[in-house]
Parts: sequence; structure tokens; C-alpha cells
Amino acid sequence: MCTGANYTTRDHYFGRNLDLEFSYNETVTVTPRNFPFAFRRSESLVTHHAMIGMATIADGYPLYYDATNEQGLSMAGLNFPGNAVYHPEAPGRTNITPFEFIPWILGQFETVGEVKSALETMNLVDISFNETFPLSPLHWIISDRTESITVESVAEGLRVYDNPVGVLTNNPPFDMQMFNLNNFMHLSKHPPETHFSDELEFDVYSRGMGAIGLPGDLSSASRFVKAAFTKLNSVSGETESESISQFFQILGSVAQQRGCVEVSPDEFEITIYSSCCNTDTGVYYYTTYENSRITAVDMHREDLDGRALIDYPLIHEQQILRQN
Ligand SMILES: C[C@H](CCC(=O)NCCS(=O)(=O)O)[C@H]1CC[C@H]2[C@@H]3CC[C@@H]4C[C@H](O)CC[C@]4(C)[C@H]3C[C@H](O)[C@]12C
Repeated sequence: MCTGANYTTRDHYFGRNLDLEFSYNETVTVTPRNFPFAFRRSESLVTHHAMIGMATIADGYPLYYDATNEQGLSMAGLNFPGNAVYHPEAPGRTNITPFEFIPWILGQFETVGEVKSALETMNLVDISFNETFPLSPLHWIISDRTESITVESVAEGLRVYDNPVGVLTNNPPFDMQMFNLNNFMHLSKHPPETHFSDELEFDVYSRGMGAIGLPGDLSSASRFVKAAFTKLNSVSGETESESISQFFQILGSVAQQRGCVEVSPDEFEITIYSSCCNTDTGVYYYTTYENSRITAVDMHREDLDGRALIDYPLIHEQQILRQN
């Protein structure tokens, strides 16, 4: 399971937790403007916007999990098992495979508005990358500074939802996640006032009681509510340090600790990495399960007019600063 989110202070931030029991050797990958992007069923992009994000590079192709382009448009793919359906090639539509979706969108567009129009004629076609990387069931969050959408390719076709929360987790489909929030409308950052009964006396004996009932388990429906509540009530300063700290706190509220979710005997899902990209400056920050120090890669320190991918392996070991 995974959680993606965006956050705005002075700058706009976008990132995600990747929760899984293994890794595909993902690296922070910068794709410069002249890296030739070939698409299986659509025309290539010889030049395009540069982008930075987390990807597995396979046969020289960046298989992005999440990324941000130099115009600040961002996109992340999250698991959507049992609901994602990709379709046969559809004549007259733009046929893009799921693994090409992030490069195709971020290569060309600047705003969610532009993406929405492009999606009207798009078909997510059921072609896998190769045998090592078969089709994976995903849905996507796409954000710019002013709005977010969720894109789900299901049996009926491509569904595009406005995402006013700016959060995405996994199942169920997005309209059900939004509906489920109704069940939590009473949650509050304020101390509770009782409507229980006039015949009893109640005591606000602890801080935080206004949000009793906020789910704390790691299911994706619960993480959606928890991340939405945390993000929508977030208060932080506007500096880079205050903003990214708050962003990692939001993701931390739905992170997965080893041992709490067993996916097969003695195999546990953990938050492999958390990312936060400043979409205005193109700096991609990350932490890993064991490395709590924030590491940064700045796309603008690379030659963005180049043709070759640039990738930085993740630093996975804990970095401890000794004070004496
Ligand atoms: C598994 C991950 C979601 C994490 C998650 O939700 N885990 C719950 C597991 S569980 O469902 O609870 O058991 C997702 C998120 C992004 C995905 C990659 C996207 C590019 C590329 C697309 C190709 O088509 C297939 C290979 C490819 C490298 C993908 C592999 C994998 O699919 C990635 C890592």
C-alpha cells in the first residue's frame, strides 16, 4: 500500500510513501529534455519537459513511480489491485501503456487543466513493459499548485475525479474513499463538546479528544482518512525547512512499521521510502525506512539539455550525527 499527497506553503510540495515488502532497485532519476521517449503505440517525444522522480531504470527506460517536471506538474502511481483494468488498443484514441503514463503526461503538460483535456481522448492500453515487469494495477494522483485529480482505468473506461483533498491511497475506488469521509465529519482539532446527553457530566481529560475515532490502522481506507485529516489541518511556517518537515510529518502519520502488516509468512510491508519534491525548485527530498536523514537531489544541478538519464542510488543506511 502507498500514500501520495501534496502540500502548499510558499512553494508547492508533492510526494508519497512507497509501502512494499521488497524494492525494485529504484533510484532518484532525472530525465533531461532530450532523452528520446519512445511510446509503444504513440509518437515519440524527442524533446520534452525535464523531470525528476523515483524510478527503476530497465533497458535504459525510466519506469517512474512518482515524478515532477520542470513546470511543477507532478504525478504518482499507487497500487489499485482488483480495480485497475487496462484495455485493448483503441483506434482513434491516444494509446499509452501504464508504464509510459508518467513520462507522457509530465513530458508535455504544465497544468492539471491541460492534463484533463488530454485525458478525454486517452486509452490506457494493456501492454506490459516486458516479462520481468508485467502490467501492474495502478491508479494515479496528478497535481499542480492549484488542483489535484485522481485517474483510474477501470472496466468501464478511464475515470477522472477532482481530488479536493490532495491525497491518494489504494482501494477502494476514489469516489468511495471520498464518500467514506462523511463518516468522519465530526472529527475535530478542537476539544469535543458533548451532544451525548444532558443527564451526564463529561470530562475532557486529555488533549486530542476531538479526533477520537480517527482511524489508526494501516488499511488503505483508514490511511486515506488519517492522511486527509492530518494534511487538511496542517499548520506550518513557509520556509523550506518548515515545509518539508511538515510534509514528512504528514506522510509519517500513515507510515508502515515492520511487523504490523504481514503479507506472507515472515514477510512484512514497510515504508521503503518517503519522498517530498519541491515542485517549484525541482529539489527531490527522500528518506528511507532506515535512513531518517533527509537526502536531496536538485534537478537544476544537472544538465537538463542532455540526452542521458542521470540517477542517484538511494542511501539506505542510517546517517547519525554524533554530538560528542
Ligand atoms: C508496488 C508499487 C505500489 C506499492 C503498493 O501499493 N504496494 C502494495 C502491495 S499489495 O498490493 O498490498 O500487495 C508500485 C508503485 C509504482 C509501480 C511501478 C511503476 C513503474 C513500472 C510499471 C510497470 O508496469 C511494472 C513495473 C513498475 C516498475 C511498477 C512496479 C510496482 O507496481 C510499483 C513500484
